[in-house]
Amino acid sequence: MKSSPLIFVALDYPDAQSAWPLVRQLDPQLCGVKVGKELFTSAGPQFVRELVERGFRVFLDLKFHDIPTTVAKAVKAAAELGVYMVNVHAAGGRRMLEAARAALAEREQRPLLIAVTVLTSMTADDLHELGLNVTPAEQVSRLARLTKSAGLDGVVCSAQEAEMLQEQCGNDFVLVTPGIRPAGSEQGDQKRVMTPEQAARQGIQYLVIGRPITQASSPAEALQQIQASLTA
Ligand SMILES: O=C(O)c1cc(=O)[nH]c(=O)n1[C@@H]1O[C@H](COP(=O)(O)O)[C@@H](O)[C@H]1O
Repeated sequence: MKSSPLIFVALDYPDAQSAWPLVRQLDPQLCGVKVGKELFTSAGPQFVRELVERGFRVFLDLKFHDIPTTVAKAVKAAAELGVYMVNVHAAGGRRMLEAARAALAEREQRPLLIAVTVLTSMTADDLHELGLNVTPAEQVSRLARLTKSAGLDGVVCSAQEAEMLQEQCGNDFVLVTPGIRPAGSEQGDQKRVMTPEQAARQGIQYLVIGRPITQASSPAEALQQIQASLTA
């Protein structure tokens, strides 16, 4: 039987004050937390340090995408915060990915280094508009193979692409999947979605879930329900 994935709760709140009520109800042994662009821009590295001090596995989701030197330094700064996982955009290309990997190489304890393939909010039409005449799955596959050959730990993709990537990149390659939507919940801007139960059956290591938890009337209960559904 495949082991249950770890859920990273996306703390997509405007500031630390709004995030704390949920964080205080979470058990760091039972879930991770994701700090993205909105919260990091307002609450900064100190908030991340506090989460790490409380024992949380923190996914610092800043999706670095820049010239190799800049991304390498940004990834190193993230590692110094003690985060569990950090991400970059695979579209930054091989040299950028390798520079990010090299920046962590000497560290005894380093975060998982993950590359975003095709955002889960994107469709084939979005890719075509960018001049990419491929399906999201084809582009995810291409970027995941690049990421693996550059020595990174894994990718962010949609759960819909998990089976394909496990075949192409092996089961040790880490898959992180946002776009998770419990049956009946609002899809919002996500396009390539899957329910948590289906995603768990794929053997994905990490699920990222935001609004279905944070917008629920009781976020902590919503998380518990999802977790219970994964082991049912
Ligand atoms: O890297 C990410 O975390 C990410 C990549 C991606 O392709 N799609 C995606 O939704 N995310 C993040 O995952 C979270 C999903 O949140 P919800 O759509 O509210 O569940 C957001 O914080 C996004 O920034």
